[in-house]
Amino acid sequence: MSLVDSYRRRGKRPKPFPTRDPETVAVGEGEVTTYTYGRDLYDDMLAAIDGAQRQVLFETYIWKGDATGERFKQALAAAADRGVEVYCIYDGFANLVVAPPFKRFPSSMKVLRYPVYAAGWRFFDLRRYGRDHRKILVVDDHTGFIGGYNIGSAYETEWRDTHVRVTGPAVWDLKRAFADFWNLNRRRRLRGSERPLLLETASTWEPSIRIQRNIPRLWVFPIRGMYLEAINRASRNVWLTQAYFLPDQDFVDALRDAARRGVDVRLLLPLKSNHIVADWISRGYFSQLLDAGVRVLRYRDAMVHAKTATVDGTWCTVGTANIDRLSLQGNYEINLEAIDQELAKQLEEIFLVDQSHCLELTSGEWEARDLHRKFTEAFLKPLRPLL
Ligand SMILES: O=P(O)(O)OC[C@H](O)CO
Repeated sequence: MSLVDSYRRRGKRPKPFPTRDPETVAVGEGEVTTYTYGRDLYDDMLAAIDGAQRQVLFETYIWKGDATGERFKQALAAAADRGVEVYCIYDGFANLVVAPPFKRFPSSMKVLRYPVYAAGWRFFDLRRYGRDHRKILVVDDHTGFIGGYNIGSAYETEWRDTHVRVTGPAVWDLKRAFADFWNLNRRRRLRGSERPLLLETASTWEPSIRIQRNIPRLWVFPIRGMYLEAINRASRNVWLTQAYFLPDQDFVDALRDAARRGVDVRLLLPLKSNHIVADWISRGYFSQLLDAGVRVLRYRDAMVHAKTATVDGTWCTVGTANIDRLSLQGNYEINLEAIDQELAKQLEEIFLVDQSHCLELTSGEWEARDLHRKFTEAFLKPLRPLL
């Protein structure tokens, strides 16, 4: 699969795509800033790390050993050197291709590599097979970042993704999410003497925001339920932006039912993602979605990697979970869920900017596709439950 993807990318030059400047809205007792361009996000993440006073919690699925990855490594090491507690987690499998020297860190940083194989002798324990797919940064008690961005130079300028910065009480939930994962894994992955990452609990609840977490080790997968609940109660619109769309049939049915009851359902996907097989399988759902009245918008020229949704201009989510089985029923994931009209409005505006860079797929165009495409979709259908 990777070979085919690399072949497809050969000689391709990155093309520009429309973005918006980061924008901040007040949500409850805190603020949420949305980012749609990697450089803006990374600048603010690095500034936050540089300004840390006490503690940095950094977790990423992919951490490329390129210039951008190096900037993060240097900033985290510098924070640790000046006495800030720096905790890092990265996924071992996702970074197998990263050169080993990059993955050597100064002893002042506490680093947990989530292992490629975590089941040990429990071969049949499915709770131990999820990847750590989360992307989190928390600085001191005041600032958190969460969203679709991994760390790497291509993501900085060539991919269209969405991330948010959060301040206020919701930061505590991000801290707790990081600490729970750390504590669940620290004993076997780090020195036995390593103490648990203890956190005080938040004294206030933020009613507008929930941090939803999939935790395979505990067999807890609320993100799929969160999406289904929101889609099933939609009365006006459901606008989804997804990098990889390989849902189960219940998810597809929820979208179709919404469209059939008159909800404006739009699905924004990459025209060509970085995973060709995922694209082919995803297309296998288009006929039934288009038939029900779902609009399929395909983002051109750049990889859209965001995992976001808005419903009825009120509910919204930004996170790490793709709409596929690996994310919704397999991996460690984290999504911010908010019920807030200002934030939902901002995400709707971002959606419309993205939509302006899309080709809309019509039923006629789709039904007229080549026979070999129809055959490929049918041939790959059995792979759906695996991705
Ligand atoms: O797994 P994601 O959604 O972070 O995407 C990562 C890229 O697809 C890696 O190829």
